[in-house]
Order: sequence, then C-alpha cells, then structure tokens
Amino acid sequence: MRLSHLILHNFRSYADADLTLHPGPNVLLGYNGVGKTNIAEAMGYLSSLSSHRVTHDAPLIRHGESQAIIRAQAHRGRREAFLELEINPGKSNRARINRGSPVRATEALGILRTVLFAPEDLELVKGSPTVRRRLFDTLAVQLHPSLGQLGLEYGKVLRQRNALLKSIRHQGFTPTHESTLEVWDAQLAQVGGRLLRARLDVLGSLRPHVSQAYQDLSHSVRTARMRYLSSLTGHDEDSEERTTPRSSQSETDISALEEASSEQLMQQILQGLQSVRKRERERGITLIGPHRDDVDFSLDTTPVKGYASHGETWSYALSLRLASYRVMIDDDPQPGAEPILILDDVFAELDARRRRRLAELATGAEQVMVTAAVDDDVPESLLSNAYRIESVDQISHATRTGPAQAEHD
Ligand SMILES: Nc1ncnc2c1ncn2[C@@H]1O[C@H](COP(=O)(O)OP(=O)(O)OP(=O)(O)O)[C@@H](O)[C@H]1O
Repeated sequence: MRLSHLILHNFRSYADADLTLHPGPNVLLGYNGVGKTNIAEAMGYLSSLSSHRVTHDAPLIRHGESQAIIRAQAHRGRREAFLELEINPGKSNRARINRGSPVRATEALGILRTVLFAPEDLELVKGSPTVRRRLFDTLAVQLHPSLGQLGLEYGKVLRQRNALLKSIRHQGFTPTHESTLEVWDAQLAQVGGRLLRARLDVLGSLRPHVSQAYQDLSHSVRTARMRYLSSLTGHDEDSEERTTPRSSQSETDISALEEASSEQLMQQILQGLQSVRKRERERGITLIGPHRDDVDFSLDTTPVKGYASHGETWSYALSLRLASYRVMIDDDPQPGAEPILILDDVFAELDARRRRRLAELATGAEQVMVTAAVDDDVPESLLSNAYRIESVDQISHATRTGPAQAEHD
C-alpha cells in the first residue's frame, strides 16, 4: 500500500501543503517544530481516524480555522482511490471517496492501512490505560473497518448513560430512572460485547508476534507476555492506578473471558452492570465495560510498567508496533496490501541494535515515511528520497537532498 500524493488544508500548522510521495522510503528532514510530525500524523489519521498525539480532533485544525481537510491518492496494488477527509470538531467528520458524494468518515476506513512508530510509544507501556485501549482499538478498526462506527456508538451510549447516572446522583433514584437505565444497560452491553470481542481477538493475534519481536530486538531469554484486565473479572481501573500495577484477577477467569463469544460477553456486561448498580449511582459513572479495561504487559511474570529498564520498555513498545505490522500482513497477505510504515522521529531514541532492526523492516516495506530533525539519525539505507522542510510554507518546494526520483519510479 502507498500514497503518491498527500494534500493538507488547514491541518495543524499547514494552511496548504502538497507533497509527492514515492514508493520505498520518504524522509522528511527539518528543524524542531517545522511541521514534520504534523505530516506523519495526517497520514496516520487518514487510516485510523485517530491521532497518535491527541484524543480529540480540535488541535488538528489550524489555529483560527474551523475545518481541516486531508486529501490523498492511495494505491493498493493496481487499485487506486482518491480519499478526502473533512475534520469538523464538534460535528461529524465526512469523507469523499473518488470524488463521490460525502459519506460518514468511517466509510473511508480500511482503504489505507498504516503503522506509526513515534517517541510517544513509550506511553503504550508507561502511560495510562487509555493509551493501551487506543492501541488495541485502532488496530481492530484497521482490521475490521465496521468497528469504527461501533466505537462511536459505544462512546455515545456511554456519555448518555453517564449523564443519567450523574442526574440520579444529584436528584435521587426514581422508577423512571430505573427503566431508562435498563434501556442504556442493554445498549451498552450489546455494543460493548462486540467491541470487547474484537479487542480480545486483536490481543490474541498480537500475542505471538509481540513475544517474537521482543526476542529479536533484545536477545533476552525473558518472554514478553500480555494479559487482559477486564472490569468483568474484577479489574478496577481506579484502584489499579492508585495501588499495585497488577490486578488480582484469576487466570481461569481471564481464559474464560478470552474464549467467550460476543453474546456471552454481552450477558456478562449486563450482569456486571446489575452487580455495581449501587456504586454507579453513588459515583455517577459507568463502572463496567471495555472503557474500564486495560492490558497488563510483563516480561515473564514481572510487570513492565514500573519495573522494566528504559531499554526494556523501549523494546516492549517497539515490539507492540512491529507485531501490529505483522498482524496486518497476516490479515491481508496479498502483494500491495502491506501497511505504510510511518517512523516519526524514532531513530534518535533507539540504540544501534534497535535502529538496525527497524531499518531492516523499513527497507523492505512498500512505502515508509521517516521524519527526523537530525540527518545523521536516519540510517543510510533509508536516505534515498530525502526532503528538507525549510518552513511550513515551503513544504511543496522542499529541497531534495537524495538521488533522483527516477531511481524509485
Ligand atoms: N492546530 C495548530 N494550528 C497551528 N499550528 C499548530 C497546530 N498544531 C501544532 N501547530 C504547530 O506545529 C508545530 C509543530 O509541528 P510538528 O510537531 O510537526 O514539528 P516537528 O517538525 O515534528 O518537530 P520536532 O522535530 O520537534 O518533533 C509547532 O510550531 C506548533 O505550534
């Protein structure tokens, strides 16, 4: 998979930018803050409708404007698609495919697949559960685009259910509240059961690849493991954050959960909601569902978060991204379908062995976008198509520093 053109309008620092991209490596060089990551972010957003830096869309819009547009010419083998995505914070995002009528943005999911590596990836291991949930959900959406719409629905039901619980907390519980809550329970369970099943499937697919990638990167005898922590099996996000890093959930409960169908998960969510009714009314928030879950990363039986060294933490984070790349290739092994690799300022963070490993992967990929502030940070093997962004206004006139384009076409 590859892009031949990326056009931005009012996206982050760019009023207008038009970038021609080549098969193989494309390297963007430029000073700190010149707008390299903004381009990497736009490519990532187009494939997943989510940013690796922010959880809501407002910062993606150029300051003072109300809408951003990302346009791209995408190629998958011999097939081509012209994608246009309007980002409208506070309103629905819209897409146009091959200059057709505007449709929901989620209709554009699946056309483009990317895997983005960034310095922020350390947060996958060290950060809050939200970051890990986003990793699994973003991958699930790229593999099964219909989940994009389902995720939006879940968010809507959750917001409405939380609003009801808040008003119960302030006004007291009435029979009308009871019946309305039951309607929201059913909807939350129905959508949540399917989302949870998709997340568990992604976890199952990633597991062997994460363990393999960790061994390749670290030459360690320890095994990288992942364990799902669910609100259905006693995981409590609040106490987890405050006290111990590991949940006391039983392994049997976790295995049963991983094997349950989405209908069984739906029933379990319904029962779970019943069992926490009193606490939910007191706190005014929904305490059961995939939005309260987490994934525990460990090396053998030692947790990574809070225990691993800096190098081990980097290896684990990189393993998660390398594994995501492998899972996408397993999912669609056709020539031309492999995801675009986006390596946003990562080489500066890595030691020689990890750099080499990532460069090997990148050299073999159909298309790679690399960003770096310092030329020397980029491995020689990737420097064939390098551009220097002089300023945000000069992206379309960037100075090429590598050999002629013809070598790649
Ligand atoms: N919504 C926005 N509107 C206008 N400018 C923005 C917006 N969001 C970010 N910027 C600007 O974009 C610039 C950051 O761009 P970016 O993160 O792409 O830099 P970079 O070249 O990757 O830098 P570094 O090498 O430091 O990572 C900053 O100057 C920031 O103020």
